[in-house]
Formats: sequence, structure tokens, C-alpha cells
Amino acid sequence: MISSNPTVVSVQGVSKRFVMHKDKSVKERLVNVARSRPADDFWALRNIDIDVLAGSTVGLVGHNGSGKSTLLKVVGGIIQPTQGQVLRRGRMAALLELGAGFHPDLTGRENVYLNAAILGLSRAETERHFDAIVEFSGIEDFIDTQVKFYSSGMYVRLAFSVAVHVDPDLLLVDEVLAVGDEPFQRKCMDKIAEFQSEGRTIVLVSHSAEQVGALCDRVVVLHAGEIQHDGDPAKGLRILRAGYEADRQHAVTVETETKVPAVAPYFLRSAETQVSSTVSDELTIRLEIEINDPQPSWGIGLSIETSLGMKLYSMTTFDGAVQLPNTPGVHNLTVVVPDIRLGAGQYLINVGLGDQAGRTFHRVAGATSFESPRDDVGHGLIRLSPRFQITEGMHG
Ligand SMILES: Nc1ncnc2c1ncn2[C@@H]1O[C@H](COP(=O)(O)OP(=O)(O)OP(=O)(O)O)[C@@H](O)[C@H]1O
Repeated sequence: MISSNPTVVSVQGVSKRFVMHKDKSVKERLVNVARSRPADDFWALRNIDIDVLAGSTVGLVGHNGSGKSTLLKVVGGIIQPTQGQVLRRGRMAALLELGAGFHPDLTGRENVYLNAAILGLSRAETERHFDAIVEFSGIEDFIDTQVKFYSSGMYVRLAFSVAVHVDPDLLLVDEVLAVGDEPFQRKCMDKIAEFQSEGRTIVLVSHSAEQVGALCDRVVVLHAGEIQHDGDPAKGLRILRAGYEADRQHAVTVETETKVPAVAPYFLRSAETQVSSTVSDELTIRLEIEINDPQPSWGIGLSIETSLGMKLYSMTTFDGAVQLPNTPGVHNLTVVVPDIRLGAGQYLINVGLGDQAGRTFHRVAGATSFESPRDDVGHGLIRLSPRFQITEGMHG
């Protein structure tokens, strides 16, 4: 394992151009031969600089088509950059796309040997790991079947199993893990956690904010082939969500443009959240609200959701008959939620300002977020502190 030089991967000024052939039909293509129509260039990556340090887990996130898989393939040396270079150290194992790496006509067993050899293991080393590889994959009964008869889940099981048993310094994982069933995904997550504790380096592409939030210590957000954020995972996921939300709001705005007043009567200027570490599980939400044009009634709606968008709770001040100020100016409001016992992870708070008639003045999805600390015992959506009582002497 690498320890002397902390950089395992260095992506330097990488850009990747694809040539897009837009001809749609054979006929069109035949017609265009004569005219030799110039192809369109498409830059999937632009000027990417990333140094991945040993022992870190980097998540590549972004909208569809933002360049995540292309970047991972460039890191893995599967495709060459058009500009710039990638330097890598140590043994790498990559799970990039379904189908890559295995030969369809060979059996699972033969592919394990072939794959391990490509990844740099000797035959003797592979033999030593073989049983563990097959056992982890859980496809013992099909190990002597040609892999072209495998289901995509069986395929990923075996490929992941090989990848994690060849002692890689660097593991690259694309969305493929999403193909496995839930128990296997769980197993993969445990394996990845084990890799992390062993100080190995992981770069993964995922659409699951929950997975990225739970696993990564660094998040790179790609947008149209460029780095939009590189660093703090919670912030990266917020930026990603804000992007989704901007797209959604843009769609809404286009629809309702004429109905939105230039100055909202009520406007959320800022929101922040704190989880108190001294008072157990107390959540404090601070809102800064600007009142421009007082209306007969107004209220605040709050909801809490997981980073994956599962709504856990929602309320409005109408439910609680809360007295809110209603004079023009900026007002600071604090909401204290005692005893919020959520499992480890990141949670988002959506804030909406509206009236009882159902009008919305201002709504901000993911206005603020908070991190619930890791629990000592177990894991889940809620935080529990189970106590075990052993009752002895029951058998007389
Ligand atoms: N071989 C290729 N030839 C031409 N264009 C390509 C090729 N591979 C990728 N692209 C284009 O490059 C862009 C980035 O693709 P990429 O697969 O890296 O995106 P992504 O962020 O992984 O997307 P997704 O979330 O949909 O998997 C896309 O617009 C895609 O159409």
C-alpha cells in the first residue's frame, strides 16, 4: 500500500472531446458521404485538475451527462484524455461498466483467473483467493457457467468480488453497484468500509446522495464537464440539490412567470441549522425572513427530509397556532426542536412561506441542512440506544 507519496491519482488539466456524428439514418449517412459533413465536437470534460490522496474516498456526482463516468474512465486509463494527463500509482481495480472486463465465452472460473491476472495477480495468488472470491460473490452454483448466461446481478457480484480480492490500492466504482440486489449492495458497502479502514483509496460515481454522504470524505460535483465543487461532501450534495432545484424551479418559473410578483411579500433571506452537542439531540433552525408587503395572514412551513428526498416530517405554523410578526422589515426567528433522534447522516430542511389560502410566497427546498452524528450502536433512520439485559438462570 502507498504511504510515502500521498497522491494516488493526479488528474492534470484533463479535457476530453468526443466527436458526435449526428447523422440519423443510413440514407442520411450515404447522402452525407458525398458532402463530407463536418462532425460536431463535444467536450465531455474540460480542464479537470484533481489530486486524490491515499486513503481518501472521493465521490463523483453530477447531473446525467455531466461527465462523471467519462472522468472515472479517464482515471482508470480506459479512455485517453484529449488534453492533459493522468498519473496513477499502485494497483488499481476498476468496476466501470457492466460487460467490461469479462469474456462472455469463458466461464466464471476462467474469468476470475483472467481478470485477476490482468489486475496483476499471479496464478498462485489467485488460487489462494479463489474460494473467498466465489464465496463473496455468492454464485457458487454458476461458477462453471459461461458468463454470457449470467444475469447482470450475477455479473456484478463476480466482478466486484474479484476487484476487492486483488488487494488494490485504488478502487474505482461506477454506478454498477446499483445493479446488485439489496443484500449484496449491503455487502459491498461493508467491503468498501473495510477498505476505508485499511487506508485504501476509492473513487466512485453514484447517483445516491445517501451513499455518497455516508461513504465519501470528498465530493467532486461536475457540471457540463467542469468541476463545480471539490471538497466538503455536505456542501457538494447541497450544490447538487440546488442544481436540481434550480432546474425544477426554472421549469416552474417558465410556467408561472407572469404570476410571480417582482418583490415577494414574504422572502426567506437565510436559514441555518445547528445540532447541539451539549443538549442532547436539540435542533435549532434560524430563519431570517423579510416582510415586504404584509398580508392578512402568513405562515411558515418546515419539512425535514433525508438527503435522498424521503420526507420524514412536515409542519406549518398554522398547525401550531404560532404568533408571527407581521410588520415590514427583516425578522429573525428561531425554531427549537428538542429530542430529534435521527440516525447518522445528512438531512435537509425545506422552508416555505405562504398563507392559509394556499398561496406560496417563497419556497426554498434544501434551505439548510444538518448532519446527525454517528451513533455508537447500530445504524438506521432513527437513533436508538438499546440496552441488553441478560437474564441468567432461566433453565433451572
Ligand atoms: N463514447 C462517447 N462518444 C460520444 N459522446 C460520449 C461518449 N461517452 C460519453 N459521451 C457524452 O459525454 C457526456 C458525458 O457522459 P458521461 O457518461 O461521462 O456522463 P455521466 O455524468 O456519467 O452521466 P450519467 O449520470 O447519465 O451516467 C454525455 O453527454 C455523453 O453523451
